[in-house]
Amino acid sequence: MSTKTSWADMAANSAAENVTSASNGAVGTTSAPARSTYVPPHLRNRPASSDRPASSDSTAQAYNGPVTTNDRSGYGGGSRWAGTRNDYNRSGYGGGRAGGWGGRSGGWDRGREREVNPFGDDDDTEEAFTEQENTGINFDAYEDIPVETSGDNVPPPVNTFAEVDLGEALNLNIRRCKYVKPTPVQRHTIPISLAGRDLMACAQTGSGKTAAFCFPIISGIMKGQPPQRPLRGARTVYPLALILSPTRELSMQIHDEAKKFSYQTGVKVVVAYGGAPINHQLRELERGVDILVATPGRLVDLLERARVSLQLIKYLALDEADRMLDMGFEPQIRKIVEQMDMPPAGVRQTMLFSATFPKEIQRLASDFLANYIFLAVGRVGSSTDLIVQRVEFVHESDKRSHLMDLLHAQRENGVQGKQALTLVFVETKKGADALENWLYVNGFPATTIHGDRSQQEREMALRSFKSGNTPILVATDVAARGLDIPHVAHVVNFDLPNDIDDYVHRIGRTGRAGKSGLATAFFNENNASLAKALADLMQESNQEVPAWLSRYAAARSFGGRNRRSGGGRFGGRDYRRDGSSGRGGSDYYSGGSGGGAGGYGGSTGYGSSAGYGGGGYGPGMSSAWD
Ligand SMILES: Nc1ncnc2c1ncn2[C@@H]1O[C@H](COP(=O)(O)OP(=O)(O)OP(=O)(O)O)[C@@H](O)[C@H]1O
Repeated sequence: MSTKTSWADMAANSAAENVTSASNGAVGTTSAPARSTYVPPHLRNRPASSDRPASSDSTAQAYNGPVTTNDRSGYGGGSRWAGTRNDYNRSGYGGGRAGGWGGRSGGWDRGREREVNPFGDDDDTEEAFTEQENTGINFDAYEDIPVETSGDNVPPPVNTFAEVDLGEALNLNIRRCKYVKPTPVQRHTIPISLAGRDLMACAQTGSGKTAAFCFPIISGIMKGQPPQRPLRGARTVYPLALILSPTRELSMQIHDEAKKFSYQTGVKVVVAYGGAPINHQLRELERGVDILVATPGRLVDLLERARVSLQLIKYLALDEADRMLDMGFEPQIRKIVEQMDMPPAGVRQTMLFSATFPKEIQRLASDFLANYIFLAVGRVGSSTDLIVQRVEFVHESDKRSHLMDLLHAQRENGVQGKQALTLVFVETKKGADALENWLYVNGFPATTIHGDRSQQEREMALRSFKSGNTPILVATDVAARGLDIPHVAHVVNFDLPNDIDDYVHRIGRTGRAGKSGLATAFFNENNASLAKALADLMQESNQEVPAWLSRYAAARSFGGRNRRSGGGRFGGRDYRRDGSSGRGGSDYYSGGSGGGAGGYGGSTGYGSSAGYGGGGYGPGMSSAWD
């Protein structure tokens, strides 16, 4: 009887339940009931109590010193980042917790059934809000971006969070996050979603899409009636919202963000992803779930075990929606959305978000939507001009030495000898391991993330990179989308991808939230099919296009080409308005240059110092996706 199938379910039960749990009745006897963070539904929109939980939970404390990992890391002391920056403490992946699955508490202190403060203990005073607000965010960078909406009765955008009624507890968390005003995608999408409309939204990398879909979902659940959850098997849980993303790390990140946004709102967020023991996730689910963040494979598993039912889903969000509906994932997504017990389009509310949205995928996606609004902030698939893009012609055999030159120059120009975070994309998993090893041997500690590594290794690698302990991460496309890693100064496309949209997502790991960044690509004849799309993209975002690349582009204009480079990609934004026309209207992406983030010489002039051996990573050897 006292089994909690969801945090929201607790509302239906008596408040007397708030401390005692079936298995641990004695725990919490020192806490007065008034200190419980349980919020009954009728109080959920009221300001959160200042009587916050004690902040001594060690699990809420993130990185406080060098992370110990199995990765080869660090420079033997000299060049490590201090690791005491608040930025690191505030961000995901469990910070300095030792590896292992038990480390992810899901935001709840088990013994006391108390919500862990995801903000730590340093930032919940009014002074902190006002003093630090907006640090480093250059909102002006977004002001000139053209916005296109289409669909019936599009609700007007808002200029401030205060204009929309998100609920006090959520507003407080927005302030804790130091979000002073909404980014353009948030200005437009939040009123649309709050109005209950389906949405296909395209906005540039790093422009705040996560909050754009999380805020309306959390607010909607806070304000909604507590659901009547069926009594179908005690162990089946009934989330009200489902957020799907293509990679485990991205799901973890969305979960961490959503937990911050929903702190003390009474809305419970749980994550489920593959590669980690399912039992821990099952236990978290049993403790209650309102918002389930998941990767498709693990969710299908949970559905087939009848541990999750989608019957009560009111909100469905697909992050990186074009990727989710691409060939690899589409069958699983169809199964989840169309063949299980999820309410149909029109009954549930569906939100699709990405920075890229090819027309063929838009067409597919429309199956999942009802009378939707299409929104494009900036041009579909464009990259932000906060990122300085450089393309250099580098023969396959010179790539390693060229990379070495970049890294040396970067180290010399680093702030106080610290190595800026550099993310190096390669095509294959083998290539990633080989390059990591070679970098290590040559004095540049690096780590890797790719589909052949265990999930634990992947998470450790990401933590080590994020903390600055291992400032070079060699990655396949598994790290291309969505990951929000502060201080990534440089993205190197050691191997260029075959698809321009993958390039857009990869370089989008830098130049986020109004900050500038640098992206360098190594191009050679193997990449000729990308030349036209790359030159167009660079031109569109006010980048200098080398003459040799323009020549490659011209030569390829009429031949075989990147699948989106022949006009489709640059056509109208909403495929419903597009007909068969070529280029769309005149309101293309514009705006000034974002200012260089470089910190090292010009785009050429590294010269290929010989002697590092060849690269040898042919394209397409194996899939980067697992
Ligand atoms: N209103 C805001 N004010 C300040 N910072 C914000 C705001 N909204 C989001 N951010 C910050 O901007 C960064 C990028 O946000 P987010 O990861 O949601 O981008 P995204 O658009 O989903 O990018 P991608 O396309 O790469 O997935 C995050 O660090 C987030 O905390």
